Amino acid sequence: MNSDSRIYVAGHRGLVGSAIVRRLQADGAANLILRTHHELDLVDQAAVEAFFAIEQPEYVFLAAAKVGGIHANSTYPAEFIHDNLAIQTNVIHSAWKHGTKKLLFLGSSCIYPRDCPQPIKEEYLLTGPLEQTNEWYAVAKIAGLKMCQAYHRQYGFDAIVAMPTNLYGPGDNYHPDNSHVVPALIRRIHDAKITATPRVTIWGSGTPLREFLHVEDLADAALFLMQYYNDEHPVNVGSGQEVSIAELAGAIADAVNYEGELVFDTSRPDGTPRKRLNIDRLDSLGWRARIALKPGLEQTINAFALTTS
Ligand SMILES: NC(=O)C1=CN([C@@H]2O[C@H](COP(=O)(O)OP(=O)(O)OC[C@H]3O[C@@H](n4cnc5c(N)ncnc54)[C@H](OP(=O)(O)O)[C@@H]3O)[C@@H](O)[C@H]2O)C=CC1
Ligand SMILES: C[C@H]1O[C@H](OP(=O)(O)OP(=O)(O)OC[C@H]2O[C@@H](n3cnc4c(=O)[nH]c(N)nc43)[C@H](O)[C@@H]2O)[C@@H](O)[C@@H](O)C1=O
Repeated sequence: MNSDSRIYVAGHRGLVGSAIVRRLQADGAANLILRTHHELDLVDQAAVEAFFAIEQPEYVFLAAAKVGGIHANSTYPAEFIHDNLAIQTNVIHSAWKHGTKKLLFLGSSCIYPRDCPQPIKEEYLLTGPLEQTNEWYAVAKIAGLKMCQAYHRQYGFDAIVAMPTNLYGPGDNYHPDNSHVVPALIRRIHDAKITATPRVTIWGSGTPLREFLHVEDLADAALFLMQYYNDEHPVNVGSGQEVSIAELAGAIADAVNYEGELVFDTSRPDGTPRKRLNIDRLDSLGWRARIALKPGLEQTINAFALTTS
């Protein structure tokens, strides 16, 4: 892949897609192919087929998906399974059919079994029951991973799979209910600070552990894998930085200088108790995350504050 390569970033306005575009542009990519959801609905098979027949991208970063946090996943199961199966099936098939050289598919740490040994190795996939709050999304993602492996085996299609841990960073989804925990708490605690609200509610018990990776590290890993990795086995992409939700909430409150009370609403689900990734495979390839959680949160909060000021 070089600066003249025809590179399609599906989902380029999202958290991951926008970070990949920023990184490619910083590296001098001069031939990016981008379409908004409105311009190209990836659920529409005929539209996707026509797009690939005309544009014939050489490289595809598949960062388009129906994505949301624990509440969204358990509230809209039909949309999560339908849209993600359709998007990935359409893009992977048409990319192969129209000669794409390489495609990167994004799985997720949340598709591993709920209670597998920690840290989670790639080979633990499909060895146990899924976390119920996002099983529909997980089944769709597992199907996408298997489709990449099948096209690799039968057609020799260079489709690779990255398995990111929980991501955060600029350009995230800050919807009050459907977002992930980091943007949700940044927005809620930031707003509480501005309105001098005395307490902020955190969903669940605060005890679950989560590993967080800054999205610019993920973008770096995505380009690294696109350049150097072409095996059918998925590759975990993590930071090794694990905190409890209570510690995360405290870190965001400190960064925002919020001095009110953090209260835990145990009527809300905790989800998976823990899901830290084993990153030996990626480490052995020579890649490591660089952005530590504290400065990463501060950078993300500053970017959020700028967009709301
Ligand atoms: N965020 C995280 O913590 C993690 C994310 N991932 C994976 O990374 C990938 C990207 O996630 P993330 O960036 O967080 O998600 P976002 O929701 O931020 O971005 C998803 C993008 O896909 C687009 N999109 C959704 N549906 C369609 C459609 N039918 N047609 C065209 N475009 C569509 C959205 O456009 P629009 O908003 O306009 O609908 C949006 O730009 C996903 O595959 C996700 O599973 C993996 C692990 C963790
Ligand atoms: C990223 C990956 O993993 C996702 O699963 P998840 O990690 O459980 O997602 P989450 O970020 O929404 O929650 C993390 C924890 O945080 C707690 N929590 C507290 N307060 C809020 C809060 O206000 N919002 C949210 N969303 N969670 C909160 C929440 O109760 C839970 O214990 C999948 O949905 C799927 O999207 C996927 O790919």
